[in-house]
Amino acid sequence: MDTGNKQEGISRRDFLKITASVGVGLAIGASGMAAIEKVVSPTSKAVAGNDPTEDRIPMYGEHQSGIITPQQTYMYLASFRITTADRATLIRVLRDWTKFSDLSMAGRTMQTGDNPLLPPSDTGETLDLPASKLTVTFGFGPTFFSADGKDRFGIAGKLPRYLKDIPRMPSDKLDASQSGGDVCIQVCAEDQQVAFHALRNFIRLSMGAATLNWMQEGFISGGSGGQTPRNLFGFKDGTANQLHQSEGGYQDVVWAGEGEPDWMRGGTYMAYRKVRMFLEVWDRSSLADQEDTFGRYKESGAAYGTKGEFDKPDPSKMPIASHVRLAKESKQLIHRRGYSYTDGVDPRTGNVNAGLLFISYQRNPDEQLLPMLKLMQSKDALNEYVSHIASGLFACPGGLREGQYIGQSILES
Ligand SMILES: C=CC1=C(C)c2cc3[nH]c(cc4nc(cc5[nH]c(cc1n2)c(C)c5CCC(=O)O)C(CCC(=O)O)=C4C)c(C)c3C=C
Ligand SMILES: [Fe+2]
Repeated sequence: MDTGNKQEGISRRDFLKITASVGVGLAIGASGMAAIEKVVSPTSKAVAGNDPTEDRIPMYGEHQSGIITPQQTYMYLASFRITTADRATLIRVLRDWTKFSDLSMAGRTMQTGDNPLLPPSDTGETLDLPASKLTVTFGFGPTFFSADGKDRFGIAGKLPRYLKDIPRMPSDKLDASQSGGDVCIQVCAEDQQVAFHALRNFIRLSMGAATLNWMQEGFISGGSGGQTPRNLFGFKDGTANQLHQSEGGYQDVVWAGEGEPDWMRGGTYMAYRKVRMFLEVWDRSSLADQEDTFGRYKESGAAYGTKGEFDKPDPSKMPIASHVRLAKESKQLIHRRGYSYTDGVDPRTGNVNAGLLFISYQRNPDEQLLPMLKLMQSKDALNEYVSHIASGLFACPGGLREGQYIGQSILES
């Protein structure tokens, strides 16, 4: 990506002309775009004892990063609405997002500025920071392909097989302003500032072509030992992922299969549910009630009737309405990659607004996720303590080769 291209800076007079004719947003966006070719190389970014190329996750390959990548500690999830109807403008943004992903995952930044009359190309807050295992995962929602009956970009025919909004579930209390979207970007890193920097610059680069619908920030309990993170109810969350963590397992559970458009090869579906967790209610319930809710022991994470976290669960030993027993009854596997969130105080109750940004990846949401979700929403003991408040389903294309841009296989095949 570091092409070494010399781009001419634009003068303040040119800048004013552009803002007058196309609006400030687009002008700032355009200046960012020109400058994205100019990057600060890892060596010039390095500070004493800090190698910015360390902790890199490769950007190119069969699959996008951030799906089966071991979970980093911080995440931002953001949804965009494409506002441009112009295909070339859309392609320009997708190209810029891709270039920016490439350089920031490599621990580099855009040049902060060589024209004092313009805003710096890069916001600058990662100048001294390494790549921090940054990953960027793009997903496309149903409205990317067609919205309000309009085929804006001539891609309605490219809709993948299972992409649609998650149907309304019995106890949903969904907020439309926090749900869905044309494009979803999941950004994860070991340093929260690195993750935020990426998202912030994706927003900047999309000016004049897309707007931010919503964004969420999440965290998990870190730990160098690779332990399963604990959620805000204090339980290990993610244990059962172990059942499919092999090449064959990912093939069966995560990667899109037959009957999909070519661009979904190596891709998957990302399901998102924002689930509020009523911490105050939970904290007043007994340990026995808490453990009965999941059918697992709190401290060890072991399933009822077993000793170790990864011992094979016997659902018949768990309460009938327990969360894990119901998940097992669905006989399906999904790859969960959720994050906890906190959102300040609920002004109506004075309680903490917090919960789980449930994210799962699966090859067929109709078969794997929806029956499980229905079953849980109608019977799960967990429902006493949680409420689903936002939702989304996005199709994530397969990985990229160098030189390709995200979404190219949809727009140009
Ligand atoms: C429909 C999918 C699921 C939603 C929504 C969901 C919400 C949710 N889960 C927890 C906590 C735990 N979940 C656990 C296991 C588990 N959960 C799902 C699915 C959904 N969870 C599955 C498929 C499984 C695996 C079941 C299995 O095969 O064993 C566990 C146990 C440990 C583990 O395996 O991860 C916990 C704890 C919360 C708090 C929550 C919503 C807020
Ligand atoms: Fe769960």
